[in-house]
This record gives sequence, C-alpha cells and structure tokens, in this order.
Amino acid sequence: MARYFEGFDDFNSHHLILTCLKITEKTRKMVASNGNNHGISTQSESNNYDRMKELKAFDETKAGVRGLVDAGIKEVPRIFISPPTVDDDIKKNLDSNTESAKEFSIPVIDLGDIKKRDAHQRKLIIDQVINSCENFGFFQVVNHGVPKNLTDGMLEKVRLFHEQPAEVRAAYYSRNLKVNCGYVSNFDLYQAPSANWRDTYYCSMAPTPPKPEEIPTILRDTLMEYSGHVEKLGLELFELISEGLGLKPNHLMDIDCAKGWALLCHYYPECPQPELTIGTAKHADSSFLTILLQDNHISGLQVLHQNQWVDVPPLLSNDRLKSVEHRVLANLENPRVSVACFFHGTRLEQSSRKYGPIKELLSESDRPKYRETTIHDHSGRKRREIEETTRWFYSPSQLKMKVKSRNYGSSKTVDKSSEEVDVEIAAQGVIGERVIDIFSIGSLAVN
Ligand SMILES: O=C(O)CCC(=O)C(=O)O
Ligand SMILES: [Fe+2]
Repeated sequence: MARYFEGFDDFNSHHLILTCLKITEKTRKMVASNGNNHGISTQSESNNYDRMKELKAFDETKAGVRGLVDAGIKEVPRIFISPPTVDDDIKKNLDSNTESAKEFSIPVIDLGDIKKRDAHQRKLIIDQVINSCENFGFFQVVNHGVPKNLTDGMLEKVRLFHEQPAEVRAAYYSRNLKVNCGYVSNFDLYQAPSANWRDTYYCSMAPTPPKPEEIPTILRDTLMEYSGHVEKLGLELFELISEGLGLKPNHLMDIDCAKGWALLCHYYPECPQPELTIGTAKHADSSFLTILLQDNHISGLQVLHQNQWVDVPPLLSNDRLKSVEHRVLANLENPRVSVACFFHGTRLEQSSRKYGPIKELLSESDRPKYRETTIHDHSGRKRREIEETTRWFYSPSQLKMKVKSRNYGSSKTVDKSSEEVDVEIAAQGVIGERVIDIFSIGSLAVN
C-alpha cells in the first residue's frame, strides 16, 4: 500500500499537474518492474490491511478507477472487493443468460409523436407506462424525441472526459457535493462496504443551473443540449404518469417533482477481475424518476425482477411507483459509459414542501401508510440509516409492504394496517420513508 501512494505525500493543488505526472510515471515503472498492484492490498495480500488509509490514498490520487487501470493494475484492490454478504451472487450472474433470466424481457414503449396521438392512442401508451411501472418497475422507451446524434455525442463526450490525462481530470475532482458540478469516484467511498468500479462526473442542473464555465469544455455544449432534451422528456413522463394514476396531467410537476434534477455521467473502466467487484452495487434510486442513457455497445445493467437479475440490453427504458433494484456489472474488456438523470425534487434544506401518499389516491379503504416528510429529511443521513436497517417498498396498487433486509438475503411481503406500519417504522427511526416508494417512479434508460 505505502509504496504506490508514497509520492502523493507532497501532493497539493499548486503542484497538481506536476505531481500527478510524476506519480503516474513512477507507478508505471513500478508495475512494470514488480508486476504487482502498486502496494494497494489485494485479495492475495490480506495482511496489514488498513481500509481507511487505502480509501484515502485512492481518493487523494484524484484520478479515479481509470487512474488505477491506466497505471497497469492487474488485480482488483481490496477496497473494491464486494463482501460476499452483499452481493455473493455477482459471479453467478456474470452470465445472466440463465434459463430463468431469459424468461423476462424489459418492456419497450414507443413514445413516438405522443403529442399528436388521439385520446385513445394516448391512453394506450399511458396504460403501457403504468403497467410496466407496476409490474416491472423499469421500462425502455423508443422514439423519445432525443436525437440520436445527441445521445451518441453525449456518451462520446463523457468517455472523452474520463479518458483525459489524469492531471486534467484531477482539477475537477471534488468530494464536496455542495458544489454544482464535479468529478469524483464513488460518492459514498467512505461509507459503502466496498467501492464501486466506477467514476462519475456530476452536474446539478436545477433548480440552479450551472454557469457554462463551470462545466469542462469537453462536455459543455453537448451536456447543455442533452440536458434540455432530457428535461423535456422527464416532464412528458411526469405528465403521462400523473394521468395514468388518474391525476391531473400536471400533478407531479405541481408538487415539484421536476424542480430539482442532476446529471451523473458514469464511467466504468475495464476491470481485470470483474467477478470480484461491481460497477454499481445493487440499489434502488431515491429520485422520483431516473432517465438513464446507457452505452450503445457495452451491457452490464441489470434489473432485479422476481428475484432474478434481468439484463437491460442497450436500448431506451423506465419504471412505476416502486423503485426497482438494479446494478451494473464490471466487465473485463472495455469501458462502459452511462448518463443518469435524476429528478430528485427539492432537496434544499430550506424547502419545507412535504411529501406523502398522494391524497387523491387515498380512500376509506386505502388509508395513508406513512407520515409526510421533506425531501431533505428523507435523504442524507436518514437514507443511510434506512439502508443499514430495513428497506421498505410500497406499491399502492398492491397495498402491500415489502420488507427487505440489509443482507439482501430475505424478502417477504406482508399486509399491515397503517397503525402497525407506523409503529414499526417509528421503531426503526425512519418515519416518512414512504416518499421513496410512492414517488420513486423508477428508471428510464435511453438509447
Ligand atoms: O450506469 C448505469 O447504467 C446505472 C447507474 C445507476 O444506477 C445510478 O446512477 O443510480
Ligand atoms: Fe440507479
């Protein structure tokens, strides 16, 4: 461990370029001469493992996972190795072409000319959206109105950003997520049980858009153009989903679901031992809606459906009223790129808007199951506490609670009265958690 990062002792912002170059050279030589992992411990070198120190050393390179791969790493460093309790099915599912997984395929919805469709045709599309959301939690859309040259261009620019020399990327590296835009490897590097094989450029687009000069030149124009299109698509989907729920078309917009949103430009470098780590660990998005543009060539995205990991082939997609679990596998051969657009609502501390069950959907027999909460309260520390204790999934159509334990091993569905649910949630200290499930409408992948 010490050897690889030694040269970073004198690392500071004034000497950023010089130092990075020096270390990269030094590391290359070391890899060439030793053929080892630059001193970062791997599975085969388990003695003297100081995880926190290694995380910090990795973070301080500001070069991300791409930097490790460029330095010629041959084994996955231990900080990236997924503990078997969290994802011990990774290896098994690297080949998800199992018979059971093949039974399912992701619904594909054609949104073409939605504005020009008559009421009957529009209703058919809305039904498809709502059914896919309820039954699958994820769907792909085609004819979504985002031009192909723009989606291709966006993916290419993201790739170029992450493949710039390390010293150029390092200038954007920031773990201070209060800044509008930045580059970072693993937002939760110091909290997660293992690091993801992934780097990210992120940009918060609303409610306060970035100043163009805040965005790296290599991404600037394409990112701004793409974000205009993806926002339009998001608003369209919020409208369809509102209508599908039997609400006014602008209901979800009126409650500010589209008011705050961010773009995450992910890059998954090729990985020497993909069976030991994961690109993105299993999770459910906490946004109201996620629109995901994924790589045209490299697969890896999988959605959990009826306890099976189902591949999401490169194409355009989405979910409803439950936030489906998904993950991205690491892969041996080539880097993978994706752009996730999260409509997360107003997360600002000062925003007092509260979210809870949609009142119009409640009735005498369908009473509220959760108390109201603000997005700010719901996210951050509470979110982590929730993940460490219990995950709750609520599908209003089924009126059932799904309880998932942290070790992902057990899952059961139970019917509860609202009083029982409140008591149980209060006991866990996660009051108000329903905001995820009622509004976390899901993920939409675009190609
Ligand atoms: O890269 C992907 O395809 C998925 C990323 C993702 O799930 C996320 O950012 O929440
Ligand atoms: Fe996600």
